[in-house]
Amino acid sequence: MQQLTLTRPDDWHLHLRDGALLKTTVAASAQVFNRAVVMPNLVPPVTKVEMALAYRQRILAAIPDGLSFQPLMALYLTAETTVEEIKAAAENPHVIGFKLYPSGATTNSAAGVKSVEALAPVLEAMQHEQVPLLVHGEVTDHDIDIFDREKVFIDRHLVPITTRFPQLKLVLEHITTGDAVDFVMAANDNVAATMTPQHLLMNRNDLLVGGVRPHNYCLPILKRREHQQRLQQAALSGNAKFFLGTDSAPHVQANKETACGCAGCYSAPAALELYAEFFSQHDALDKLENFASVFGAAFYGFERNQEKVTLVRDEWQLPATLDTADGAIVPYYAGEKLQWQIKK
Ligand SMILES: NC(=O)N[C@@H](CC(=O)O)C(=O)O
Ligand SMILES: [Zn+2]
Ligand SMILES: [Zn+2]
Repeated sequence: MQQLTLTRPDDWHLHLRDGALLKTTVAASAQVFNRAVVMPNLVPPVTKVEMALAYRQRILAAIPDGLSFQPLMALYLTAETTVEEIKAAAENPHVIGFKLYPSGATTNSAAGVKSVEALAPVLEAMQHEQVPLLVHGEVTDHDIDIFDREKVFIDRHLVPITTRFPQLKLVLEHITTGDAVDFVMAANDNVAATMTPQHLLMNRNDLLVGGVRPHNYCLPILKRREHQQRLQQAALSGNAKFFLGTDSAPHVQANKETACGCAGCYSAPAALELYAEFFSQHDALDKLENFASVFGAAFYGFERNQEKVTLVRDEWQLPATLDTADGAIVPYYAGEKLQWQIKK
């Protein structure tokens, strides 16, 4: 196969950041994706509908001429989130759901939740109003090893939440373990998961062997190969509960290549091509369209996009760095070759 035409995809987990960087990040995603779930971990976090609508306007203003792009705003769930805010979110077509960050789990999560149990009234309201809960699924206890944090979060919090609120729509974001695959498959159809390019293409050897690779550092951290293979099998199986969410999360080069580097891979400049690389490596390019363009929309109750995109088999190399208003950013897979590119 030399060419593949598919329904225009959507990105169900994306960090666009804010300010002058939006010009870069919005252009990169709008080039390919029609819709994107925009994560709220700004400083300060996007906790209210009105904040999300103002942020949405800044994103819309950054869309390049001639491109269409629909940001679907996620609100940041905190201990202060009220049932009234859940209702306001439910009524607003631009708000897609609430994002649960355990406090301290990842970039800009200081405002996150310290007690998941205390959220019960809010989760009850979300279930009732049919507002999805998007989850960064890691515990942050110092006594839990970083490689076990996803599994412990599932056992401690997600199993109880999905048992108590079976009608709550829940997306376990950027899954990294076989435990997450098992949890999602065993749960009912209200539970789904997003998968990033880096967790499908890489394992922790790609982070740590032969020198530390800060540009492959993201959270949840890359796991051992056996977990990567469980993720790969889930994506390749064609199970509709597993779909595309890049978790593209830019940090400037200076904040990645430093003594205490930030977590996040900026995959947006080659997002669809990276997933194509994964499916192509497994002789399964026929599975790309459902994963990228069909399953996520169906889970969230959206129509499938009308437009198409075409990938052509034509090797190209990612640049080493990208110039942005905030400074140089090293894209995920910088300097590496990809076999597929988008037909202009
Ligand atoms: N994935 C990451 O490593 N980083 C994300 C936050 C997140 O999604 O956890 C970021 O905003 O930088
Ligand atoms: Zn996260
Ligand atoms: Zn993220």
